[in-house]
Amino acid sequence: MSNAQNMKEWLATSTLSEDDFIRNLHAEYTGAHALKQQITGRNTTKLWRKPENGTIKINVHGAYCRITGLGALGVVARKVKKMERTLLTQTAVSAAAATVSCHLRSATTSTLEPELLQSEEATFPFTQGPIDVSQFEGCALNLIPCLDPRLEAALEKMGISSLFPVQVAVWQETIGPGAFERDLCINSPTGSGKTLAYALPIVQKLSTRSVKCLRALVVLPTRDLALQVKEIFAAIAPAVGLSVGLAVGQSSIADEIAELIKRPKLEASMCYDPEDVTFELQSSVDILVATPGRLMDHINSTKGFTLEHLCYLVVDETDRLLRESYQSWLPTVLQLTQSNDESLFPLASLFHSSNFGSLKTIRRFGVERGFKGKSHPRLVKMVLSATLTQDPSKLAQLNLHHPLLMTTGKRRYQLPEKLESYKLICEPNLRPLYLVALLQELGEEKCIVFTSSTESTHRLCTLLNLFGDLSIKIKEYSGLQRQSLRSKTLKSFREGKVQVLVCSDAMTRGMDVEGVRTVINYDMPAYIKTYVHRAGRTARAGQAGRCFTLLHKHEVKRFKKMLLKADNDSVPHYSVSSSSIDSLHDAYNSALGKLKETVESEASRKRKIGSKFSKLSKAKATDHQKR
Ligand SMILES: Nc1ncnc2c1ncn2[C@@H]1O[C@H](COP(=O)(O)OP(=O)(O)OP(=O)(O)O)[C@@H](O)[C@H]1O
Repeated sequence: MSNAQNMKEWLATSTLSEDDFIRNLHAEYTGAHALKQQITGRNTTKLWRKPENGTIKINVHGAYCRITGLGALGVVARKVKKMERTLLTQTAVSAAAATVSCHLRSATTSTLEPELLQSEEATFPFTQGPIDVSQFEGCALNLIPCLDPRLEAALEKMGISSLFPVQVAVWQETIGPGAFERDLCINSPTGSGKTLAYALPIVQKLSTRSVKCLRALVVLPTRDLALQVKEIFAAIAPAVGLSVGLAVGQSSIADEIAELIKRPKLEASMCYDPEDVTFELQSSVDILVATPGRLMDHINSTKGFTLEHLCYLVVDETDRLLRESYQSWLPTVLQLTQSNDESLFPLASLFHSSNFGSLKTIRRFGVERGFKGKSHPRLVKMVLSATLTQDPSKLAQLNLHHPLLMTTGKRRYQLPEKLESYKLICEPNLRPLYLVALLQELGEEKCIVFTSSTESTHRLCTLLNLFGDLSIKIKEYSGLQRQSLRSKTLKSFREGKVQVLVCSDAMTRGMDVEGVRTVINYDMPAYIKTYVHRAGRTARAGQAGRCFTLLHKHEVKRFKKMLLKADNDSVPHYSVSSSSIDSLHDAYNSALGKLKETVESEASRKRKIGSKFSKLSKAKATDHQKR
């Protein structure tokens, strides 16, 4: 069976008719065509033809297949000039293939030829023409083209004198010749400077805005991370008159609303009624950094909160955020930011948005996203991670427009250049001893210890603190704790008042703490992705760092195999002297005894609280029945 037949079969199983599919490709072509017309100023409508029988090559999962009924597109493509042809083929094919490949997963794949199924890891078409960030070099601020002098001064104030390679590469695709024409998928190692890579171009671009409204939204998975990113924006945005807001639920929602929404100025005798629609509420911020949960709270219930003027959407730690649906935050945001101005693009109404959202985004060069009644060009998206997923079905959720992959080297998993990885082999029951011996060697140095769960984080931290005179301040940092406690701990760690953080994985992605030279995996991570994010808390911004992993001898083979995925084929042994282990035995045994008591007393405290709570609920229920 030919690929064309396969595709026809797929179309038969999908909700999309062949005509609609062709129309979508056509519309994409119209977008490219309109763009060319704007750039060249020439009218080339005569090249526009309705599709006839023929074929077009579509890349699905890295393999090519042909679809019939689209020949005219090929004819048109051959006739137009080179730039336009590139736009047509890249835009139409990549966008179509993104969606097609996604649908293929749910279609009856048994009818597909083996070549369509052979690639083990599904590839997105953009992976075939990625930009290799390692080809770029850092660049002094005064040599960055078009950089606003006010931003240059703000960066210098932060102690930044040059841009890192990923920042230069992104600058080129945004403020430079790339001109924000494509959505960017940035996969660059931990600590390589991704935050500034997106913050700087967005701030520069918004610096010419005349009316304040919410134009850029950055979504992050945790509050501490959102706070960290907000601080980067807050260090540069005010220099060009922009304000930055935070929506993370750290304070009460009322306080947050007061920060985000500007209330009207009233005459002395008037009073503000939030239900009164005659008052126009406005955003107090141009840029909002948010976690999905609190973002949804504002979308659902904050008067005056709107995404209708949004120009930029950044999804940081994309793979983590896509894994969690958080009240469907992503579809909601995408729906609220969709262009519905049909006068500009009459074909827009022909789309099935759920199936071909990525084809729907048609660009207009140089037009700013505007206000009601004016044009609404597409929303620019930037998605980032140190371990960015390249699974088409996952990325398709983001409705990316002509996505461009920017990556470092060929591998998805990259470790920082100056990271040294070591393995430390010991018996499982002696791990605490080896850990303590290692911590003693590090002295006052800042260090992060990772365990595999919140429970073991708590137990290990408790045990370490029962170890007698370690003369190191050790604190727990995990998802089990209240946010206020976590933030306090992180602050002390940043200030150097705490030297060791014992962490669970969930909270540490993206965490940037200066001076962390060592990371210790107390439990071996199960996946290379986890190793990358844990180890990435050190060796940041070009600095050196070490990552130790405590292993049982049976784990060594699996560990080596895992690190090979990040191109690391030699992990040297690290040994601690047996005399220091011996000297710790007594303290360890005594700490273990105390740990048992502590755990028991904590459990009984929890039971007491639990029974008090259940008595209270019972009393309430009886009261309710009596009434
Ligand atoms: N151009 C620069 N010059 C000097 N330092 C920089 C520069 N850009 C970023 N940094 C610093 O590098 C560190 C890492 O940056 P950032 O947190 O953005 O990395 P990242 O790539 O997002 O890492 P992760 O994947 O772990 O989130 C930060 O401390 C930041 O202040």
